[in-house]
Amino acid sequence: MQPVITITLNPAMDKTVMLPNFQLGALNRITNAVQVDPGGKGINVAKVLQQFNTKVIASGLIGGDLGKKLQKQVEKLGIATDFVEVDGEVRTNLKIVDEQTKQTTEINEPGFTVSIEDKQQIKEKISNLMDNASFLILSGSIPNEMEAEVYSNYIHLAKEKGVKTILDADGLVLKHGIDAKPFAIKPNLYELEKYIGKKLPNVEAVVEAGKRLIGRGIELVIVSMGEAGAIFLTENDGCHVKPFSITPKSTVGAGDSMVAAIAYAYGNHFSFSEMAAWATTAGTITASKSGTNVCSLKEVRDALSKVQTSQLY
Ligand SMILES: Nc1ncnc2c1ncn2[C@@H]1O[C@H](COP(=O)(O)OP(=O)(O)OP(=O)(O)O)[C@@H](O)[C@H]1O
Ligand SMILES: O=P(O)(O)OC[C@@]1(O)O[C@H](CO)[C@@H](O)[C@@H]1O
Repeated sequence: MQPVITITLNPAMDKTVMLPNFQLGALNRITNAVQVDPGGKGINVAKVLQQFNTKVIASGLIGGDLGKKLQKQVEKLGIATDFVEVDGEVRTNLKIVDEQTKQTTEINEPGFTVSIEDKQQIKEKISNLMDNASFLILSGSIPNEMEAEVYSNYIHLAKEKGVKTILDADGLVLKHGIDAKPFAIKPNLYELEKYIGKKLPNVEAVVEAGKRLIGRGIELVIVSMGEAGAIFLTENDGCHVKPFSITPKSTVGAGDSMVAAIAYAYGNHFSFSEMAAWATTAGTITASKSGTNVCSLKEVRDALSKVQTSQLY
């Protein structure tokens, strides 16, 4: 399999703090150790693919001393990197885990600002990387001064070179990306509702919305729904996979683990239902880990049979 290329235009150091009982509008003191992990959606996808012994190159934009530190940590994990360096500093994203409710609250910084030259350089890099790639993963928010059409442009580039794309984005960036008809998208329920402009109160409503996207030329639509699992839809197959019960430690990176597992499953010619089970299991294991730590291949293999799949059509 040719390498998977992950693009993280707005990487982050994830700072995770555990609070026994997080109080809004009050002083919350941290008593446990603070966990700091390299993050950003594409980087998390790369971490999982590395765990899955799959060739991956983590690309995107990086900047400042924190950026250097982040890149070093990613490389220390054995992941090949190929970033464009920009002025400005990589952001720090705060993740607050309430130990009582098991809920994760995320406070993400906007990140650095890019120049016209930075945009040109990253576009050229991606074009070159597409000469030897199986998948292009486009994940996460974009920096200041980057156009909302950016992923859409990369999807067109990848198509010209015969590379499949998986898009995991939000808001306008997702909207434009969908217009370019990527191979797959993985919104979470909230992101899909925002895109559609209305609440999707049940599985039927999610399936109907997803099928409309398939009608527009996207081959695979995955909607992740946290504890309720995920819906997987293609033109001919649809299923709902429910996860097994876990004690969530930090759900950060759960969706990214699904994206990685999807690329892995396609690369290894898994069936549709195997792909859906792998993706859900990968997300679930990652949600049971602290900070931005991700699932391993063995953990996913061992837990695969614990997810419950119901065929939708
Ligand atoms: N509390 C939970 N219990 C069991 N599984 C969970 C839980 N939270 C997440 N998961 C698993 O992880 C998958 C992805 O979760 P979710 O829908 O929260 O993704 P996401 O919002 O894209 O996450 P992120 O953007 O933080 O990576 C779910 O489909 C499910 O399999
Ligand atoms: O602000 P974005 O780019 O939308 O999301 C960034 C982020 O929340 O996504 C990852 C989890 O999916 C974290 O590692 C990171 O902090």
